[in-house]
Amino acid sequence: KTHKFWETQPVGQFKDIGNTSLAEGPIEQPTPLSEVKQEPYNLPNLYEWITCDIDSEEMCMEVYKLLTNNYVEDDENMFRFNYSKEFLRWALRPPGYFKSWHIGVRVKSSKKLVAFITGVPARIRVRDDIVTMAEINFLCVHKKLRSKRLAPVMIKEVTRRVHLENIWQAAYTAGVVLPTPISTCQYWHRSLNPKKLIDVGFSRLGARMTMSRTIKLYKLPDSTVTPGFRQMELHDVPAVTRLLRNYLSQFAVAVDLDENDVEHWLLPTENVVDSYLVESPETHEITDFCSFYTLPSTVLGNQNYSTLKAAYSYYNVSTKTPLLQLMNDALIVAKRKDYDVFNALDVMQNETFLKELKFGPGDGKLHYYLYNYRLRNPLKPAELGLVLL
Ligand SMILES: COc1cccc(CC(=N)NC(=O)c2cccnc2OC2CCNCC2)c1
Repeated sequence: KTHKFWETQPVGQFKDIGNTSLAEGPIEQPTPLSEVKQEPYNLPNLYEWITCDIDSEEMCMEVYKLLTNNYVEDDENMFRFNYSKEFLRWALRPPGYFKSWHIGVRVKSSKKLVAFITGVPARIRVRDDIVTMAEINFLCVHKKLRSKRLAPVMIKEVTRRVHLENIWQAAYTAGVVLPTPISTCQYWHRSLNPKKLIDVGFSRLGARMTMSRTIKLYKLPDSTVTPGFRQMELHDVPAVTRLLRNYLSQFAVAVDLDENDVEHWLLPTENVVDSYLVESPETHEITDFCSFYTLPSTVLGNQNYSTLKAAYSYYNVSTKTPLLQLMNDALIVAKRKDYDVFNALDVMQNETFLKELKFGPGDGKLHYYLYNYRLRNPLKPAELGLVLL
């Protein structure tokens, strides 16, 4: 397969796989800021760049509608991610964010938003190297403008704006294989509302299984079982940061979170992110942590349901409570909050609980990529301590 665009970029190339003479680390050195292209890349004539002010209700609504109608669908085109407006504001305004990295393309005449791409800054550790990178996400081109080669110029423009902030690496994920994944993860789903999942075609009734037997199979208790299991609060930020930093240090590639990052990314926000911890009833020590984010999907073409309410496993740490029990409590909370399904990747130590907690493998893979940073060999998912939204 030819990757006309990616073969021109500083990313691991397929032809270099196995070439041990190539060092790990940045592929290209930074250029002096004066040499970074000062003006935006050219778009096809009918279109213009717009920096999207996500604080503006009107602009946020336009971005929300573009993604709701044109963003990623599953392989069978039965579902489409439906990120909420409050989720987008959370995802795009972490500590140190740049408005200039929230990039839209609109039609000059009608001012209609027809494409979008974003970056947010993040410190990511690669082995012993802590690198400030851009996390690139929400690349979306309107369905009617596909294969006009808009994506390459949007990727070049967000790269240019990232370079202007003296940042030279990026991280991103995709469901498609591009040059060259640093890791390829399997996603898994745990049914919480099996009747709805079967009705919308997300799951199928197992062989020799009845619906009532299936409902019983996935039934969960009404209350969590771990003593001291409670929602995270602001005063927990220092302890959770210590717990997470220590836990993430074991992975080859991981996010490097300080207290400001933990406060933004992990403090519970209604319908966006939920986080729980275990405070020892005896010592009041924070010993464990689990979290998930809320990403509904639009159900395309079903009479009874229009939305799938999905929770996505985020960061989890167990030091005292068995991870199995901690994650089962997360499932219990998600079920109680009326989620239909709980999704997880096989990253970090997730594979130790997936099968036992009745997760089933999804039908796709999620590939992780680094821009302008070479790894000599791909990582096992268990070596990844990074979850992108
Ligand atoms: C159920 O509705 C869907 C709507 C669109 C796509 C998919 C399949 C899919 N592509 N799933 C994932 O990428 C995925 C599965 C498990 C955990 N995280 C995931 O992706 C996250 C992280 C990358 N950005 C999208 C959300 C499912």
